[in-house]
Amino acid sequence: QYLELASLTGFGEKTRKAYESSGQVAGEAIANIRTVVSLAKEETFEARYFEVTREPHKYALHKALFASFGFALSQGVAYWSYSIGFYGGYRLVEAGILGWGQMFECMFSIVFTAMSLGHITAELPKFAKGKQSAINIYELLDKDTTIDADKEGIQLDTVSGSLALEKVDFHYPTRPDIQIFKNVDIKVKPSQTVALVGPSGCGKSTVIALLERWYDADGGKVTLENYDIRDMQLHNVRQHMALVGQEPVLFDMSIKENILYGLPNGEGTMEQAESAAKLANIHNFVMSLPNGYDTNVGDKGSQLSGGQKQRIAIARAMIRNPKILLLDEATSALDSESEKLVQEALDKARYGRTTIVIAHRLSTIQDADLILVVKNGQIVESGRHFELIDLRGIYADLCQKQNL
Ligand SMILES: Nc1ncnc2c1ncn2[C@@H]1O[C@H](COP(=O)(O)OP(=O)(O)OP(=O)(O)O)[C@@H](O)[C@H]1O
Repeated sequence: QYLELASLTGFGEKTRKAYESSGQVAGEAIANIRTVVSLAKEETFEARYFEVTREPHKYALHKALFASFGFALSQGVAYWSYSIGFYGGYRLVEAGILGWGQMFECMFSIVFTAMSLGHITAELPKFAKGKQSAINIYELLDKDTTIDADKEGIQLDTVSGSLALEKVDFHYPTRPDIQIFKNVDIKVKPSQTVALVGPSGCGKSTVIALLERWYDADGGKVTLENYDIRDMQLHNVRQHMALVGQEPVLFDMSIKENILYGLPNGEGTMEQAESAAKLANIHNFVMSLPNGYDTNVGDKGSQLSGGQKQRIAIARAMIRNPKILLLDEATSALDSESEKLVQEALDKARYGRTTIVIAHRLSTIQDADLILVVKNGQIVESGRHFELIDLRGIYADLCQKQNL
């Protein structure tokens, strides 16, 4: 049993790691099945899966071999001990030292005690597995994070919507040598619409990640109503913001439930859902469905078009009436017809709110109060559309490329 236990403990960690990578390949292929199929990459993924399962398969074979050897050894030892015991007992009876009754009494006590001990040790491999799992869980629990949702902090019931990045330095924790921002200052006044423009990968979405406090700045600070957001309660910061991204994520439930999900406790009235849907230009479409607001949207909203999903996501974002709206390429995945409907919804939603908008199509941000051009971790141009056109810099160049 000891041999079995020792061999399984080592294998547990190795097999877990190997299964993790094979599970990752399978999960990725299944979650993105349409992309895989449309690229005709089924065989590539199948081959990758076989490649990554080769290791777990090898470990499983070794594990089975060791476990069988351990089992054979323990059983063999047990039966050899019985025969030696019985032989010894028989010799003692023959020599007149013990009676038959005493010999059997003694033998059975030893056999039953050994069997009970065997049962205990049979559970030891499970104990080893449990220990390994507990180590993994505790490693995760012990990971330190400065972004703690349970930490007490300043809570604001209402905000005017003023935001700022003050002398912010930032790099992603997984890429310590790539500096995304160096001493960046961005100031957004209440109800202002600020557009972020710049080449792909310059850090536009990272501004949103810092405002939502998915990451903390390395230097400088991010503020909401002049409070450093690190001193505020995390949920309270996020509660004042609504994010609409490029790929809306809906849940496998009814349209009404999806919209009400935007409220802190997920509960609200039909009227609330309807007025958010009207604001998001989706009410008429929902009413045209046989089951109206009770229509199930399917897994990840698969039964709706991209534009419909996006407008439901906007309704969900708007239902709690946030003061700050973060739009990260919210219309870029849509065709021009859907884009028009979504853009109209966003223009209505922007009214009276501070809005940070990231858009590649510059026609959608021409009327922004402030346009910031981000390049090489810095804000290199800032102003309104016509001011930047007059500057004849990067923004003017980008506009020219888009025939604006
Ligand atoms: N989670 C992450 N971990 C490590 N690096 C990241 C992460 N997210 C983004 N990056 C890197 O940070 C840089 C800025 O990314 P970001 O998404 O902010 O750019 P962007 O300007 O929004 O790009 P795009 O216009 O293509 O969406 C990129 O070089 C990107 O590869």
